[in-house]
Amino acid sequence: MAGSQSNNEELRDLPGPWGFPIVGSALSLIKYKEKSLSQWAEEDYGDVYKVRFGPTDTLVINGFEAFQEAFIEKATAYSGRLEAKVLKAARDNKGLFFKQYDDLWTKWRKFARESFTDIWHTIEDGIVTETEHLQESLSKLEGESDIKELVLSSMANVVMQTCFSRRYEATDSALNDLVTLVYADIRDPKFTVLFLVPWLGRLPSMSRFISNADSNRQKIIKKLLALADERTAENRDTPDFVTSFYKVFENPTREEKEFLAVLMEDFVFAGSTTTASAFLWVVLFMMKNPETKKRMQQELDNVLKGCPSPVRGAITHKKDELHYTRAVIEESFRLRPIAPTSLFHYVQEDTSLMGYKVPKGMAVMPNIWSVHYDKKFWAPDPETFRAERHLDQSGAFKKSGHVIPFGIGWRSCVGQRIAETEILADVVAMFYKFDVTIAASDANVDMAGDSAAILSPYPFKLKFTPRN
Ligand code: HEM
Repeated sequence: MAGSQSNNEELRDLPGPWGFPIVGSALSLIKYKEKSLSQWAEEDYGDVYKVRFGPTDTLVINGFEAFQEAFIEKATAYSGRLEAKVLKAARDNKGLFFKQYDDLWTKWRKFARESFTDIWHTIEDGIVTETEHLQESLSKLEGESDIKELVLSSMANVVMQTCFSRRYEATDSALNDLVTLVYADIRDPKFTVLFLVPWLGRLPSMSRFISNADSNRQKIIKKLLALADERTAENRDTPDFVTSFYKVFENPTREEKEFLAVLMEDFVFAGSTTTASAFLWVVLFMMKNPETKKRMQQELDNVLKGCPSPVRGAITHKKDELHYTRAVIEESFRLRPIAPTSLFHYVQEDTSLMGYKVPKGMAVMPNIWSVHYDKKFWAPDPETFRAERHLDQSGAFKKSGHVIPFGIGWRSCVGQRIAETEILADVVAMFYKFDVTIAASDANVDMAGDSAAILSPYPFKLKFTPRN
């Protein structure tokens, strides 16, 4: 078994850096922590070590082998989520994102996965509609424009289509207000601080922040349940997440309805800024690699020529022919995973990893970045954008299994298929229809990106010229 210790082998204590009292190593990890953590693995401690964030001992997991052992082979031990007062306020242990691992999590995760499969046609139609709206908006732009807000509202509308079969016009601020409210607490640095150093919640300003998170959750639940009620009052037969819910829970309790609302809040949270940033990274890499862009556009022309809807063709029956385009997206996912250290997990029982003792109760930080930049696997040029590394000798797209922006194992992303389909659709909508160029003033935009909760590109402007 890769990386596991034999029964007779003595388990070792975890190595790790010394940390300051109270803050631990948090100060060295404020920006681009994924890079520092990968460097510590490579140069100092090996793939598995512990770091102190505040009073919490966190197990940092680096490299493909350690990921496999923890999240696949020992999934029961490593699939928990942390418990914290601020999380209780923000989610009340409902939804999936921050939900403790228990029977309710299993039940609702199964429901979400099965429902996405059942309503896949609605989701696909929603993606096509939103992508075509985005394309139309791009064609109306004059001069050079930052398209971030347009992309973000397109992605958020896909979530609205998935949940309620409805969309919002760009002029309607309701969608933007909802996304802003959903992100309000988690974007605030106090959220992470309270997550890792819970006793700070006794300070008056922190205690106010927790009460505010609680009242924001209630506001969000109210808004989403009102939308669900509007949806059920309509006499339409498009299946969506709300209709799936009422099929399974015929007479839902108040608690079950709240669970549904928090789950949909998770989808808004996990399915808007994430996909928008991942797509913008693909666009930016194309601006930096004009030869790759040209080759991708040639493939799109060859494969999609004559399709009544190139976007629909690309995400349905033509997808398997778009080898180079998918390799481009895969390479962009590899170089800029938007959640480079994933989400914290939690160790649920005394266990081990790569021969080290791992006690119950540790926080776990899965360092996806370390897998994507592993010098052994991606030699000789892990830092270089090279789509060809995801093609086999015949030029067919091949998955290496070592590009894991959605995580792996039981807690991996439930929206992966939606996200991958949206990004492919948007790449087609943009590069099949337009010649895209970056504003001269942004040609040297810093490719490191903005290292906050989500790794996003710094702002840049584009110019769109219709292709013949
Ligand atoms: C490019 C886009 C996306 C990326 C890179 C991404 C990545 C991730 C990652 C890394 C995790 C945590 C995995 C772990 O804890 O091990 C996650 C969890 C999750 N994602 Fe995504 N995600 C994306 C889009 C979406 C979308 C579109 C949705 C839904 C509409 C979604 C819903 C969720 C949910 C509900 C979870 C929590 C799963 C659980 O804890 O059981 N994500 N995602």
